[in-house]
Amino acid sequence: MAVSFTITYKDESTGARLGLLYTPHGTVETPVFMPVGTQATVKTMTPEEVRDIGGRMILSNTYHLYLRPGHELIREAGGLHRFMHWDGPILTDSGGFQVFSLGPLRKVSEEGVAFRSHIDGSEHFFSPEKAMEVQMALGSDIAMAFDECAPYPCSREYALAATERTTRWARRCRTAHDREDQGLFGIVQGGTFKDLRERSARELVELDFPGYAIGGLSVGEPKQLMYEVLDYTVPLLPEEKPRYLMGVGSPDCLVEGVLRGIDMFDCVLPTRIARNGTALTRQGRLVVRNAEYARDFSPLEPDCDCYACRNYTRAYIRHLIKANEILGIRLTTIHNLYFIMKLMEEIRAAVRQGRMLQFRDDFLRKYQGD
Ligand SMILES: CC(C)(C)OC(=O)NCc1c[nH]c2nc(N)[nH]c(=O)c12
Repeated sequence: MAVSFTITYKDESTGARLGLLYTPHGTVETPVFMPVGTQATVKTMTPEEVRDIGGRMILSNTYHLYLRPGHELIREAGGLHRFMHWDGPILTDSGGFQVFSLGPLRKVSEEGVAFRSHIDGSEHFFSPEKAMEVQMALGSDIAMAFDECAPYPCSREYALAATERTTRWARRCRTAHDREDQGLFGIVQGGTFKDLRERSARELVELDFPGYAIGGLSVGEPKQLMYEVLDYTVPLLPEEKPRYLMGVGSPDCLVEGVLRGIDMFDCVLPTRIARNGTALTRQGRLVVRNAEYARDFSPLEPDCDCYACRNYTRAYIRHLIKANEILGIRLTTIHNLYFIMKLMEEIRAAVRQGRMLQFRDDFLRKYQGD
């Protein structure tokens, strides 16, 4: 088995659990947050810096790496781990979501998706088989099935068609995928329709994947609706296999997701908002580029012990951001990723000590933001 999972602790009062995810490039404690490295880099961070802030497993994107620099080039480089100098586990998303978020630039058929590159407008075609070929060339530890992520909101008809196609494509991925040292996860779709989520989960569980993602959430629906979908979808998945909530999420969603039995998360939030000078703190977001911080000589977050908070002030980081100095983005990125990794560490400790509900209440009382 390329990828396997062991539950090490189950919270009896919530769906939360602790686990160990075994991959060819190492073992990861779950619940785990994966920093996003879309184009084979966690933006502005060296792999050593990602590890220093607590990153152990990262996500990269099939769609982007296929378009540039190309999966064949990365295969020639010895695979994605060697190409980007990251020796920990890597999960690659299949591109399913990316080609659907290209909007008018794409045309869907049963065979796959024809789309134009967002880089140079060139025409391309992605099928489940192509998505497998690319991910096998990249050599990630976990590959994702090629799915159709329905937008929100969408009609039941649209969600039904997308969910049925997602299952047919999942079968084709299962057939096409034959790299022994790479796990393939199925992706449950179904929009916000309970019966479609049940059907998608049942059909994918029959295909016996080593892990299951819940896709099509955090696509603009209210958070309460996302939690409701999780409440009835997570129990449909095999308890002994990892559950990955794609594209999630903000600190409050991470806490709520763990409570509902999610083991893996990824989100661009901490790295993306860093690039426009917004820092995550326990009280919510702090827009350090705002004038109010011009003479604030305290750290981004007073009791944070990340490299940025130990050595720099809000005033200095604000100055760098305003002056378009690259170090400004690097420091906010270091802090934001550290904040999320520290939160995951505290969540795992709270689960272990059976006080996850108290942790949720305490954290959300202070955290005014998303
Ligand atoms: C809008 C954001 C990206 C925050 O969330 C989602 O879209 N959430 C859904 C999502 C994220 N990544 C995926 N990959 C794949 N294959 N399929 C998906 O449904 C998704």
